[in-house]
Amino acid sequence: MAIFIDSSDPKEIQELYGWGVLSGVTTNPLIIAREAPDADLGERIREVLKVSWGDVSVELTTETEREQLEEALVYHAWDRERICIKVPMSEHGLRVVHALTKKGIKTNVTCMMAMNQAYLAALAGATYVSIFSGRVKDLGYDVRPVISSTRTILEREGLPAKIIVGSMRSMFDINEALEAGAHIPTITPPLLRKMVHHPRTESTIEEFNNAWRNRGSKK
Ligand SMILES: O=C(CO)[C@@H](O)[C@H](O)[C@H](O)[C@H](O)COP(=O)(O)O
Repeated sequence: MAIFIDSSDPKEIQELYGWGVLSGVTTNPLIIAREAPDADLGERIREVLKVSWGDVSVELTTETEREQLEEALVYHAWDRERICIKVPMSEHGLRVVHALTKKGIKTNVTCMMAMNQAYLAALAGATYVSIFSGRVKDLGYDVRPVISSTRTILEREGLPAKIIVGSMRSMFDINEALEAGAHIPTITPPLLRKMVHHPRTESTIEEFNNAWRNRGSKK
């Protein structure tokens, strides 16, 4: 079990890595465009690498197989151990995953909504298969069977791919993904912060601290 952070913000990543609960980072073009529209991708990811440990997923932005392979090699050179190439699921995307796997380069196949897609990605050699909880639910489907059947088939076939569940929008989504068999929920900074808090925890701590501060005052 592990938790990844779904962000490209070096400041947030450094702060939240300090909790000791994170072991990887996932980004995508939408996240980076929102968080830092003017950033240079290479500089941003190098900053992220400095303040984190574990795999850092960087998604391909080009569209043809040849362009994607070239782009992947550029990202891989930023850190040969830790950069994981995020490949959007497609027919040629599978060829890209297969080619990168043969070179020993880690991949994360992304934008997947169904078990059949995740199974193909795992067979092609993906290190991670990413299922999008919120977007499956937007379509009116239950994401739990997608996650649990993917976990079952990966285990039955002895495929080493790990299931990342992204597109998390609530605490409920996280709990549901973990219970259904996700290896790794990838969580945005605001949602990760919400996991810490509970009103009853906070009122209990306040009660204990008040009792300690006021001890002896009734004598
Ligand atoms: O695919 C992965 C993890 O591998 C994630 O980074 C994924 O791209 C994000 O969770 C996306 O933000 C999902 O889309 P959205 O519904 O949150 O817009």
